[in-house]
Amino acid sequence: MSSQQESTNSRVADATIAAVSSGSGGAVAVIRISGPAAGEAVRALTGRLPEPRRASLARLADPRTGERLDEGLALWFPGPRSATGEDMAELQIHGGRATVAAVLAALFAVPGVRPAERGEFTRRAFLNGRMDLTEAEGLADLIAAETEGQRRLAFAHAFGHLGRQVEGWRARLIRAMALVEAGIDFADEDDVPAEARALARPNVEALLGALEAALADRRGAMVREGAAIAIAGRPNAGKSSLINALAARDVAIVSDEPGTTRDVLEVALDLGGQKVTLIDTAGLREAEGKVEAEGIRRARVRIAQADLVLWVHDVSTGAPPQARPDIDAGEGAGLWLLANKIDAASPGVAPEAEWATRRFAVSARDGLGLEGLTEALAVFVAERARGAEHPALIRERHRTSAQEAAGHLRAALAEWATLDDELIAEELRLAGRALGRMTGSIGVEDLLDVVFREFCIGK
Ligand SMILES: Nc1nc2c(ncn2[C@@H]2O[C@H](COP(=O)(O)OP(=O)(O)OP(=O)(O)O)[C@@H](O)[C@H]2O)c(=O)[nH]1
Ligand SMILES: [K+]
Ligand SMILES: [Mg+2]
Repeated sequence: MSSQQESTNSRVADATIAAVSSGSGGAVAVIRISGPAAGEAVRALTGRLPEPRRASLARLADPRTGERLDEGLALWFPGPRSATGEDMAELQIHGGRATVAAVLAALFAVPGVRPAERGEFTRRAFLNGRMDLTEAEGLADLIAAETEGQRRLAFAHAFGHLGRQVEGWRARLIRAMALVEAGIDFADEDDVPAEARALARPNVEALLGALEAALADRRGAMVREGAAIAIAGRPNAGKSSLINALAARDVAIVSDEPGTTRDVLEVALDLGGQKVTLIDTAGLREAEGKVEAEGIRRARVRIAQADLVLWVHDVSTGAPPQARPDIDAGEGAGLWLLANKIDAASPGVAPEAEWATRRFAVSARDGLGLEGLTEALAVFVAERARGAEHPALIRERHRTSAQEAAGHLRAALAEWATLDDELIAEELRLAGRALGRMTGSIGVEDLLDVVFREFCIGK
């Protein structure tokens, strides 16, 4: 077969994969093909192979019957200079479902071509060294991004922000390791080991500091997952009424019966380009039964994890807001007082409360004051998110690796003066492995299914 000479790069896979890469329902569909038979497949359907990296007009026919299927554009990207690192082709055809199905069926009839699995194009790009694992994850996030904040963060990751940071950390570690290992090599010369090790220490300390700072920075994770805003208060304060009003739909059951809400309810909103998750919780009091007690326990858990707690207080009862509410808001979380039901109270202002970082007077039922509240929430979240595009450990996977690496560095530093060079070097090596897992440059076979499962087919 003549295409064999042109098939350049198939280090990873014998199979050639094909799938629709454009979203469904468009006027134009893009079919991607990757693998050693990509060139042969294009030739089989269009009769020729276009010039590399140039769009050219193509008449598509079914190679089995000669029947004309469509007219479109064909692009040919010989490996390894392609998105996957393999021979790749793209067919841009009419987007009708029957046309797409017929072209795909014709492609799958070409020997060696089969349907792509979820994320398989990106997986091949990773395995061929075209991107690291954090970039692949960024790409998945970019495809899924719903708010402007998520888009910006995902973009930074997809183009190597975190990957470069991690490589910088590893480079620093390798320098430290080289120094310590120099000590091992010269172990019979008394002063060399001690000196080499002393030189390595500031590197290790600086790296540990950088890892700890990155772990403490939750902005990126907040932008990706959405800032958590918990609505808390006594039963009947109007929490569920508030979440319904802010979400502009009936998320939660409202009733005059105290203890209505038991489960934690969540609704995602886009506030000024940032994703937020509003969380309605059970009213806090001495529970009257097992179910309510469990609801209150869950409420407290979510309140403790929130970036901001809105404490809803019913001002229509005339009772002043208690001293600081008996909740454990998380460290650094905001705690705002919402004086609710001002429609039924006079004067309609929020009472003093020294524990509240901000105070608002609202009526969840009539919508009074909600516009100002929404604006303030958007500003709060935007301020919290500022700078989040900087290299950030946005996934639990990143945090686990960084924590593991930091643990080994701490272990080494704790006994820097007394441990054998070999043992210090071993701790540094383990720290390097943990960092390597973050970008996928070290032993990640077990991780790949988890990472690439997130993708759709065609990516
Ligand atoms: N007048 C007035 N009534 C309100 C307002 N907000 C809520 N209510 C009423 O207060 C009662 C309790 O409202 P909910 O929203 O169910 O209160 P909750 O805090 O979720 O209550 P639990 O889930 O039981 O803790 C209902 O009868 C609401 O109609 C308001 O702004 N003004
Ligand atoms: K209620
Ligand atoms: Mg409720």
